[in-house]
Amino acid sequence: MAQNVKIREIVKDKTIAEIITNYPVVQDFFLNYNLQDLQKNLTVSQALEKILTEQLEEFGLDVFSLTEELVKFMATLVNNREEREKVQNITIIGGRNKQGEAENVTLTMAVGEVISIVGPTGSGKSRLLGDIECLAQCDTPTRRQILINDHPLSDEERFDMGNKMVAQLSQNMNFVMDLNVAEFLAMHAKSRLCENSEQVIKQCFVCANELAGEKFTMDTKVTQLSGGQSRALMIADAAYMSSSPIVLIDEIENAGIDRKQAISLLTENEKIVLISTHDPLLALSADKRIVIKNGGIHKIMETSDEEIESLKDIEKLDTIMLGIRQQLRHGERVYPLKFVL
Ligand SMILES: Nc1ncnc2c1ncn2[C@@H]1O[C@H](COP(=O)(O)OP(=O)(O)OP(=O)(O)O)[C@@H](O)[C@H]1O
Repeated sequence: MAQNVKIREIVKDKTIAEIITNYPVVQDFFLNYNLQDLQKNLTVSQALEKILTEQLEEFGLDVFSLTEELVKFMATLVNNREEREKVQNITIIGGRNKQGEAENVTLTMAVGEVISIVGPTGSGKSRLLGDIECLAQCDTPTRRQILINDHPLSDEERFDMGNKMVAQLSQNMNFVMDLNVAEFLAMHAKSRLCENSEQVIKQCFVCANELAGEKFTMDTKVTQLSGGQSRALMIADAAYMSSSPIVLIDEIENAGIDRKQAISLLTENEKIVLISTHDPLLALSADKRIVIKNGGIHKIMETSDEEIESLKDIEKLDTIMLGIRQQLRHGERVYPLKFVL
């Protein structure tokens, strides 16, 4: 209620331009009522005084009721943005594997943690990500249950589209809209009510370009981005724009992007990151790894000090492999490995 009083004051005192700067979707509110031409340097009531009463009557409204509608609209936005309890941790309560045997595990992951999911092809890694994405409540084939901050979730919380807890970056991302990168980021910034949207858009763009091998521009159409570039853009988007505290990544290794930088970017931005992977570098860069076998969580392993030590050598091998990939890509000959090692 205190929130509504604050919003009523904003609507009363601020100019429309000021309101739109802080709440860009308010433009859509006015557009819905054909009021996109209101004078933006006036307050809402001053601007509404200047229009014909018939223009509002068309929608069964007068100045007072339209102002109330605007207050209600903004209150819903702000409540969605601010009221959600901050996610501190997520817990997987084991269900059953493909044979119906109990998993007997409970795993809690905290903000800033990276967990990799490993296992043979077809073992059920994506299924586990799917269970987390839908915040399963014993109602998927695995019968797992996901808790947030130690609590199960109501259907309303699970399916709240405006306030998604989980962002999933899947293996095959296809953009369906023919926007350019600038328009795409602006649309996301607007729908997610980002403050300082111009700055965030720029940050996302610069970061996505750092992550991607091949550079792209703000004018590049999103449908023309390569797999790696799209993945880089979505990772930057998840880190800087999305309010979803949990990020799921299904196989990042083939995307040709800077994997280590991508992961640290997400953890710096207070996310819980789960990555399904066949890549040793990624698997061992995580704090823990979940080993999946036959559709069930078979083991949970902490990355040991020895493994962390081995990472340096694995990184060297990875750089060699990257070099060979680049040679192939650029039509060069690959020389015998004895010259590289
Ligand atoms: N516990 C389970 N109970 C029933 N079905 C399961 C279970 N776990 C996984 N499955 C099913 O097994 C199939 C393969 O699982 P999934 O696609 O998750 O494998 P994956 O490890 O991600 O494979 P890849 O490495 O090839 O991407 C899917 O149809 C999935 O729904």
